[in-house]
Amino acid sequence: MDTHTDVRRRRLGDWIVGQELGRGGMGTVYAAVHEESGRHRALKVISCDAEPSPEEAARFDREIRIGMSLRHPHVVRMESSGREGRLWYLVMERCEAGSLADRVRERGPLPASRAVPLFLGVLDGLSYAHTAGGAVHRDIKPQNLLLTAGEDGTEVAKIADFGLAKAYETAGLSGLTRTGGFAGTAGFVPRAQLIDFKYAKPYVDVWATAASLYFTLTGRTPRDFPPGRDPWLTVARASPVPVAERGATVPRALAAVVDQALDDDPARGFATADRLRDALRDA
Ligand SMILES: Nc1ncnc2c1ncn2[C@@H]1O[C@H](COP(=O)(O)OP(=O)(O)OP(=O)(O)O)[C@@H](O)[C@H]1O
Repeated sequence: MDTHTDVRRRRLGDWIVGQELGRGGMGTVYAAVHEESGRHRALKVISCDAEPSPEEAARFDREIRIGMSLRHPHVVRMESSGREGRLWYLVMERCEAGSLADRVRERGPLPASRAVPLFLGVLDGLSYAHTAGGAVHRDIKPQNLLLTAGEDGTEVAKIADFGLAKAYETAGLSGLTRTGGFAGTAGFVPRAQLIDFKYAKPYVDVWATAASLYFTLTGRTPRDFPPGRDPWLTVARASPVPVAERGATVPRALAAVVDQALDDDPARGFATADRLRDALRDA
């Protein structure tokens, strides 16, 4: 069944569903307007091919509540969630300028002068979520870093989908199908997380943020993924390529920080978002 056409024909709760903003591994994101108040938001509609059991639904709701409790200028605000039969939706702040992945794909890599300020903000949001919120994201990647106008009008990046990776896993939804496969994710997974998928220390998010910065500066993932080879084998065996070898002009001190953050040994990388943020600021 095509969730896309199904959603376009209907409202979801109090929301009038508009244009598609993008598709990810678990579903599709639409622009939406609240019927009564007229407020604009993004609706993430998750594809489920069977109606979840009450237990599954309760587990999922419990996990996403953690994401909903987060309030920070660099974390995409998750407002509420709803369900109509087998259609689940999450109501989020809408980020007008789309994802960092789309930006790099459309306009090419960003210079360090533009990328670093964006990532200082992301690391602020990450530090807040790790410390105040006690939440590890586990799926940071350029597709989950969304661009929008900040409080002073300059463009900022915000982290989307906090709590969702855990919610998918904990709920164990039997009817949940990954529509887009894992393509594009392996490039942002640290080896420590591959070896133990329950390894959920802040380092995992810090590594993935550094990999997203690497992608933003170079248009490439830190590891090369040879076609035809299992990408997870590549994560297990191949080391990240030093950023200076990618041909982009990255200042030497910044390159050293990015390479250190991408060390496969958690003991040599950056254990916390604050430490990487301070090192980037000093580079
Ligand atoms: N809050 C939002 N505001 C504006 N656009 C959004 C928003 N959330 C997502 N999008 C757009 O929709 C695309 C798909 O989002 P989605 O979160 O489903 O993708 P994903 O992170 O790749 O998927 P997944 O994490 O499920 O594998 C994003 O890359 C972005 O372009």
